[in-house]
Amino acid sequence: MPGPNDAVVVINAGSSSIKFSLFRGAALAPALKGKVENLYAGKTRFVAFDASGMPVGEHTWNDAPLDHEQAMRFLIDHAAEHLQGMQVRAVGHRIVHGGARYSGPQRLDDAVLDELEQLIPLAPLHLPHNLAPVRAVMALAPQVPQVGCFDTAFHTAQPALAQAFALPPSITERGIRRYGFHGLSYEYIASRVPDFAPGLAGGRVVAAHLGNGASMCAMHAGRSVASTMGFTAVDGLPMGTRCGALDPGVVLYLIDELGMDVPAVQRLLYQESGLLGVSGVSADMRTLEASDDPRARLAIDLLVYRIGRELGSLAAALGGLDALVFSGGIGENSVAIRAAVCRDAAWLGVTLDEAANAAASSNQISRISSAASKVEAWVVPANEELMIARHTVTLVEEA
Ligand SMILES: Nc1ncnc2c1ncn2[C@@H]1O[C@H](COP(=O)(O)OP(=O)(O)O)[C@@H](O)[C@H]1O
Ligand SMILES: CC(=O)OP(=O)(O)O
Ligand SMILES: [Mg+2]
Repeated sequence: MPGPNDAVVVINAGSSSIKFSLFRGAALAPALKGKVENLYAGKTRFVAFDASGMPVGEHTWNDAPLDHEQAMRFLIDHAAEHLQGMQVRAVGHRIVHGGARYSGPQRLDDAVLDELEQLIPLAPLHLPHNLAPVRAVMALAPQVPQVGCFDTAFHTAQPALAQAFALPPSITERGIRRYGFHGLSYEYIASRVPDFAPGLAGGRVVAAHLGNGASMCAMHAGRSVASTMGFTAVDGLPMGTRCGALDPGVVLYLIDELGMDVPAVQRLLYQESGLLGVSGVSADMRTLEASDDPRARLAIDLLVYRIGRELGSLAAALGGLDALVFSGGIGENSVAIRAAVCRDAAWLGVTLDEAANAAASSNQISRISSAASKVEAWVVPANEELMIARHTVTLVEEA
């Protein structure tokens, strides 16, 4: 059991941000939380908060944006100030793809990193950034154990049919199947359901993690049954800059008829599509909601429409629906998007409580459906970091 001065550091390196958290003692009490965002584009910004939510650090780079490596170096220096008197027992990392091999948290060493590097083509926006901080910490503090927690792991519980593509075995045997992502976020939600809605613990829940990357997951009794993301994190819903589900014939047409090469197609599908591509305005939902450009409206409408279609599909995979959960930056903060999704889900039995929806925020778990609603709707703030800290401590203690 960790002592009161033992700390677990969690690093969640995304495509355009690095989030970090520090948890203390056996209860994994949150001690420090921060992020560096807007890497590569615009003004890179750093913010950090203590356990009570008070700001303890803030910096904006006005000249040039930082890259992941510069951001990591800054964070290590910053965290060092807050680690006085504390013993870092372990560092836990969010690793987006575990491929066919990793179905649970994994102690990270050179050999595992070499293997994970082979998976970079499966998650080009994430994996290089997930792995680089592991090497950085290894060089700086080789004695500190590091643990990788995979976004794909939670979905390994899915039935074989949900993981299958209709492709011949010569292809699927090479690991080409549906994996699903945002598993740490869904696992955290599943872990909280019994506290906030005991009646739903054995039930059929669809959770929507709507952030920069966005997906939805059908869960039955807390286990993943199906998800909108597949082989890669570009499938499913439209996202900030990713297109989501696309007729594979489009890819062939782009290459064959429009003469695009593979890097150009990759850039289009991962970085130039989604909310940004459709609106031509921004990948950021706050900017789109504030814009009166009709293309910004179209991007929002398309996201809401696709969420509604996927909800129907996931409810079918579950054979019904008992609750809908919103999470991620958009899911926690956009009153209008939650309202539109719930309106479109009326046919499934969702009735919104407008006042509860307007009052919900990323500070707490709240119910936003009316008392009479057949299907409950909830907002559950994402906490992938706590999930990583729990897995990390468990694995290090087992060793
Ligand atoms: N108050 C808000 N209203 C609407 N959207 C918001 C709000 N706050 C954050 N968002 C949106 O959340 C998204 C980022 O989600 P987040 O989960 O933080 O991203 P990431 O996937 O990088 O972790 C952005 O589109 C951002 O505009
Ligand atoms: C898997 C994924 O899309 O992650 P993120 O939301 O961090 O982009
Ligand atoms: Mg996210």
